[in-house]
Amino acid sequence: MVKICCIGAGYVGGPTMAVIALKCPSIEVAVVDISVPRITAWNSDQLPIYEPGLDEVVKQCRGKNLFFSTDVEKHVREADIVFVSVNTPTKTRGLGAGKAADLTYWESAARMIADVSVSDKIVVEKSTVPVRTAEAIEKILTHNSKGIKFQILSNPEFLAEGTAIEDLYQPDRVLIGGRETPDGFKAVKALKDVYAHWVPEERILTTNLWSAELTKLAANAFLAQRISSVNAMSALCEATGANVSEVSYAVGKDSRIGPKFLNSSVGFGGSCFQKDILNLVYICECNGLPEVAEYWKQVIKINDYQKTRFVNRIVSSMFNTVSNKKIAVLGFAFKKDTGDTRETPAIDVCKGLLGDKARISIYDPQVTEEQIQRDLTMNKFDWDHPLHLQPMSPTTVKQVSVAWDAYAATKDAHGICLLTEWDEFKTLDFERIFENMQKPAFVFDGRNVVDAEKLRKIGFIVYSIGKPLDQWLKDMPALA
Ligand SMILES: NC(=O)C1=CN([C@@H]2O[C@H](COP(=O)(O)OP(=O)(O)OC[C@H]3O[C@@H](n4cnc5c(N)ncnc54)[C@H](O)[C@@H]3O)[C@@H](O)[C@H]2O)C=CC1
Ligand SMILES: O=C(O)[C@H]1O[C@H](OP(=O)(O)OP(=O)(O)OC[C@H]2O[C@@H](n3ccc(=O)[nH]c3=O)[C@H](O)[C@@H]2O)[C@H](O)[C@@H](O)[C@@H]1O
Repeated sequence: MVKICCIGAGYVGGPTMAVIALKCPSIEVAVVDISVPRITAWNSDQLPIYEPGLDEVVKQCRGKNLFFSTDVEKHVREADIVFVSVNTPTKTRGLGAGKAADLTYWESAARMIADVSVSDKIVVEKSTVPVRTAEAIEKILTHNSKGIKFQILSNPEFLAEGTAIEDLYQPDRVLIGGRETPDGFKAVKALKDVYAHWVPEERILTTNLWSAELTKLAANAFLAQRISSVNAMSALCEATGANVSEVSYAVGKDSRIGPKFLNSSVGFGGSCFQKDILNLVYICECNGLPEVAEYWKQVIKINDYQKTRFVNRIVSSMFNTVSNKKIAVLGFAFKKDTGDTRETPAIDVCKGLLGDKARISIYDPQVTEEQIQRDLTMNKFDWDHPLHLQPMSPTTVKQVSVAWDAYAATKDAHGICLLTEWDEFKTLDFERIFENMQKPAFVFDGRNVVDAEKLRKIGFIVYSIGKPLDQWLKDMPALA
């Protein structure tokens, strides 16, 4: 029986290994992690991450051919294929701070693999890493290996949170990069055989190692670039009376452009887009390509601009101050169908409002109060380290409260910010909400989820990203 071990039981390692176990009953899969609470949760009824469809997959396989364990060394030693899906955060200090990927966790995993191995292994880069990381990993493994042979493969993950199970069942592509040597080809084939249990052959692409590593960074940069492009247009739409939804729909009808990933928003969030683009920028700079670095930096600049613009719009329309006003924030996760808050635009928007002394009441169906308080007190990039290494958050932000539902959050509020596109926000009883709010009552829709015309009829002043502005908003222009 082939044995797979995955180091890192996070948003990628957990779902990916669960699907491999489900689709390959003949393979034994162990997911290991240094975080005891995470592994305990994976072995309980309350999984550590919320992902539609994940519970069923885990329930079907756990204890049969899917195991979650903190005994990292044992499972690595026994495995034929070791996936490494550990954190690769942005460096916070030293060379490349604020841009370069911090490979501390990857390096320590590689050293441990070399230490404990007693048989040849295929080591798979699942984490997103800088291009040519495999070369460094190879050096660590071979210098410490006592004659054991390792083949390194790059198999970057393309799943998106909220649709992870669907993405894993039917991936647009599975990319495997390996050394172009007989042993390298053999290793690529072994991994291809795993995916071939359920992925059609034409969707499994094989390349050299560097192409696979760079493709991952390129794909995320292209995706984020589309969002920044449409968000840049949203500002121009507001200035000119055009409607960003109409513009992006019509632009997307061009089959060369396509309709996906053109939703204007308060900004993209999530653990990867910003981190991976910063990493790409750093690699370009290190390779003497400042113009290319500058080009990609703009994607992040526009994303920051979009968040600032949103906050400024709120403050300026509410008579240029939100001091001591209650603002209800509906949605804190970085997108719907996940409880993940890493780099969520809600953090920057809330911090911006707090900077102007607002009182904030937050409701999100999947994010806990503890998480929200942590996010609002943590330093930039600290969130992306393993849980036990993250700073504790002894302080709480007093002006922030967390509500059980949207009605409680909006009671007596002066304004509402919609920051995540949860389906339940589309069917809220806005007449009831309006009655219980201070007047004039404002809605700032950062995701274009509400029917603005309907809300205006109720009496709200509505701001929707990239849409023609209410007279009220035109009279109170926001300075970006
Ligand atoms: N979250 C996502 O949707 C995607 C993430 N990625 C990439 O995958 C990688 C992992 O991301 P996530 O799963 O989101 O991170 P995560 O933070 O959810 O999980 C990483 C896990 O690795 C564990 N870990 C760290 N060092 C370890 C070690 N030495 N031994 C054992 N366990 C260790 C941590 O405790 C943590 O539970 C990152 O490189 C990320 O860029 C790629 C595609 C999608
Ligand atoms: O490397 C990664 O981590 C992953 O990053 C993204 O996945 P994810 O961040 O989970 O979610 P997305 O659906 O890409 O959304 C990212 C952010 O962009 C925003 N977004 C997305 C699409 C859009 O049209 N507009 C928009 O503002 C979302 O609301 C969210 O805040 C990619 O889609 C995955 O392919 C990739 O594997």
